[in-house]
Amino acid sequence: MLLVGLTGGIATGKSTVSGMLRDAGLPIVDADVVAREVVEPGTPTLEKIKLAFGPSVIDNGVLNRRRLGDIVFSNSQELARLNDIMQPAISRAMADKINFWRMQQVPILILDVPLLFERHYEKDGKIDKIIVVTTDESTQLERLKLRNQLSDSQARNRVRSQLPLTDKVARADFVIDNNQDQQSLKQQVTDLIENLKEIAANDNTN
Ligand SMILES: CC(C)(COP(=O)(O)OP(=O)(O)OC[C@H]1O[C@@H](n2cnc3c(N)ncnc32)[C@H](O)[C@@H]1O)[C@@H](O)C(=O)NCCC(=O)NCCS
Ligand SMILES: Nc1ncnc2c1ncn2[C@@H]1O[C@H](COP(=O)(O)OP(=O)(O)OP(=O)(O)O)[C@@H](O)[C@H]1O
Repeated sequence: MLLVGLTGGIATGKSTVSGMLRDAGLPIVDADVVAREVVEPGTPTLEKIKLAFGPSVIDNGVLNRRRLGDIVFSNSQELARLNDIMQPAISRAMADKINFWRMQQVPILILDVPLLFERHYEKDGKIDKIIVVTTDESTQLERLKLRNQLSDSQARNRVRSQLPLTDKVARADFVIDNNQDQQSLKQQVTDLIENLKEIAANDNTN
């Protein structure tokens, strides 16, 4: 199974790309989805968050993501505290999902992991290829502000809580430039899929 990491910066277009890969029939494991599953109502991780950040981040048993985001993305110590709580649960759930797909013997599995480099996923040697979706910082900030209804400084704080995009691009096997329209993005993704299928066809590992 060819394990392909998909990453980038916040709001550079990873989810848009993973949607296109999914439409093309490739299986995806999405770390943002996993990060939501592990804090569903009643989970031990949600209980730990409540103890660490206080009851104000929970509304009727449900995590108030906006409120927690405001706390952690404006204070790196709080973000580190949240990461320490969530990371073990996310890693375990991701490993289970990867094993599931391995048992299905799919030729290619996409791991959509925003913090792939920050969390050193690439270092365990299991990821075969890495795709980085990138934009200029101005495009990234505009799209982020628009999508999440954030002020300029809130958006900048979020961008700053990640590794610089240029570092990620330098470590990529494939770079997708998402500064243009969705049509240009689609074309790049179509070419990439052909490429990955060829690599997977020549891949003797499982
Ligand atoms: C703080 C939370 C509740 C804010 O929720 P919100 O719905 O506003 O954002 P969402 O989860 O959709 O994440 C949006 C993007 O923010 C960035 N981001 C998320 N968590 C982090 C983090 N810990 N550090 C840096 N950037 C992050 C990613 O680019 C992600 O794609 C949420 O981001 C969270 O639970 N984060 C910690 C879990 C985590 O590490 N997730 C990333 C999995 S690799
Ligand atoms: N080529 C494009 N042209 C215009 N808007 C785009 C383009 N690609 C993505 N977008 C928009 O930009 C925003 C960010 O894209 P997306 O949600 O795919 O990013 P992401 O990298 O998955 O973000 P996050 O890290 O926050 O999960 C979305 O609102 C999306 O619709």
